[in-house]
Amino acid sequence: MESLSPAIGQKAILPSTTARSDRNLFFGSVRLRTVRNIDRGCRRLRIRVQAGNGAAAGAGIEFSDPDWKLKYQREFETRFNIPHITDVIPDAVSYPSTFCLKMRTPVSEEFAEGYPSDEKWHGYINNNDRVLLKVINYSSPSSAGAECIDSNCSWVEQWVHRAGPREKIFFKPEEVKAAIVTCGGLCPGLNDVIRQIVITLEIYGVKQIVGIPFGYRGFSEKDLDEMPLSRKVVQNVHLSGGSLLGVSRGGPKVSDIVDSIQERGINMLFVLGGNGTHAGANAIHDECRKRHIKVAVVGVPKTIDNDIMLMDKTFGFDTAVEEAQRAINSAYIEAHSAYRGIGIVKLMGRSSGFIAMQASLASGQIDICLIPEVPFNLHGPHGVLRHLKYLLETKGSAVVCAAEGAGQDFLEKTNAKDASGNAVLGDIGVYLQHEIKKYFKEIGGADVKYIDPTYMIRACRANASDGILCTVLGQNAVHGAFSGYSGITVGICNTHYVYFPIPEVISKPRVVDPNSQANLSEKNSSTELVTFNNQNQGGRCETLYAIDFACNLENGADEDFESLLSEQEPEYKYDGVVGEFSGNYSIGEQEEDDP
Ligand SMILES: Nc1ncnc2c1ncn2[C@@H]1O[C@H](COP(=O)(O)OP(=O)(O)O)[C@@H](O)[C@H]1O
Ligand SMILES: O=P(O)(O)OC[C@H]1O[C@](O)(COP(=O)(O)O)[C@@H](O)[C@@H]1O
Ligand SMILES: [Mg+2]
Repeated sequence: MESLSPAIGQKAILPSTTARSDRNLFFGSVRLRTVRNIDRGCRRLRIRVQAGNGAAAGAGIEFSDPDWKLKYQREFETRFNIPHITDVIPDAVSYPSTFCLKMRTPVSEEFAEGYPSDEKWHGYINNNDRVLLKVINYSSPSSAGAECIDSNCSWVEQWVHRAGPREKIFFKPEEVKAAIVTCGGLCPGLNDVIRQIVITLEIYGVKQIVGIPFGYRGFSEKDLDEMPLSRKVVQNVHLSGGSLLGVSRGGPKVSDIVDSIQERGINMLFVLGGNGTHAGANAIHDECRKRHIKVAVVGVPKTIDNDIMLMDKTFGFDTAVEEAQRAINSAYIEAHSAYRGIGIVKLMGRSSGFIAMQASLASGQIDICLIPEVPFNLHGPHGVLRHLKYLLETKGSAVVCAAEGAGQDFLEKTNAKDASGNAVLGDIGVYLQHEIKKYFKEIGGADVKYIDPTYMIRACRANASDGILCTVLGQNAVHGAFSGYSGITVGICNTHYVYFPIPEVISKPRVVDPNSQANLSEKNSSTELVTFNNQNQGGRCETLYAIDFACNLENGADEDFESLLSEQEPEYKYDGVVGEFSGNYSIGEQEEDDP
């Protein structure tokens, strides 16, 4: 797991001239390799981390201990244990579930003579059911996207708790007052989740269900009343985007929220939101524990940014990508139809470029995709502007897609924060538009069209796949609460539904891994996670890293490459004959030699 093994197997990105060093922190030795892509007349540059021997730096694991795997797994089990109300209220009573499971019979030859009666076959999820978190057994740390615990990339099973209805419930439905709150920015699917939570609560037999209006603020603003919810109220809410309950950023202190929860008699709280909301939900859960009150706090991760750790995806992301493609297509048509046309599309993604990357990949119409995870240069011989000039000269038009968090180094920092404490970013789209216009004004002009579909991609209704995801997440949130779990969130993991303890999914934002197999995929041949789609060089130029090192290098320009490398990364050596680099790239006290 990442937090146990930060040092080994971590992917590295070769810094560009503007790269921040914190993007490139890793320990041990690194071998750099270029692969000449003959068909396409370009090169791909890769960095591989060679794991050091002995104990992983900072991981606290002694790999020489023959029992290290067992210890690792034990520690993992403890970390991913999901808190239960009996942890602080040991005498909490359980009851047989009121959730009906008539249809949940097993498919097995054992039952060829007919299925057992409901009494014999309960069909519930057992508390010991687990789902495997990581499903790839990497043979070596050099495999694309390898996440290794030790230097051999040993296989260690990591199990997380399976979501679903349990046989025993810890709340009597008639004593439940359930509340739902939606916080942060909008996201397609919020209404679908609200709807499914209400419907599932009613199936259990709950009568008191309320919505807290406008996020956590609804707990403290006197003029905001709870909204009574029932199947009748929510029946058709999924047919429109937004949130029936409203959203907000900022809000009251955690202790005030818990005071309000107690005053209102709420004992189940469903919290729909992103990383900030979940930090809040976990703090509410902790406060309830401190006060020894029986409240189940369950999160459902919401964010179009897809920046929540450990899950396959968050709801709303798919829809946002689909919607973003419409903007990209418009930018492409505008650029393609204009004389020397350049289209720019800015998409959301504060610290993660998933939307921009996926929408670019899916559309096949993007030449340059800029995301926060991959630093780039704008000016200079290997900058975006020079490449745009090249594209105009060779194919007549170009389209750029930028995630909102990309290229923030170029913009003035204001230290401004929104009501939730999130940094207010500079507008990379406006900046790009300005710089591109300025650059081309002096060299023959360009017809620049800028599209900012920011809010359009998240205010829409969920698509079919998100709709299904929301439905199952909503159901499982209710099952989790009735089963007595609290401080948990629901996620989809390798296509199965699981419960995670909240801190594990918000320890840091999930970001695009430029080295992952998915992003290296040859399947989509028009844009990879990069920055360029160089169709006029007899193919495309694919580089996973910054343009500095590959795309603008003409065929055979080894000297350019060598001098660039020695200037920017003096520790690396370039072997011009076989195109191999080697050298140690290490920081701090943790330096280790290549084994
Ligand atoms: N660390 C935190 N502790 C408690 N509440 C928080 C924390 N961070 C954010 N919140 C609250 O969570 C809500 C949503 O957070 P925000 O960052 O705006 O959106 P998101 O949940 O989508 O990331 C806000 O009401 C904010 O005040
Ligand atoms: O204008 P707003 O409402 O602050 O929303 C902008 C933010 O919303 C997001 O799309 C999603 O952020 P959250 O998940 O924190 O809601 C960010 O990418 C973006 O910075
Ligand atoms: Mg957030």
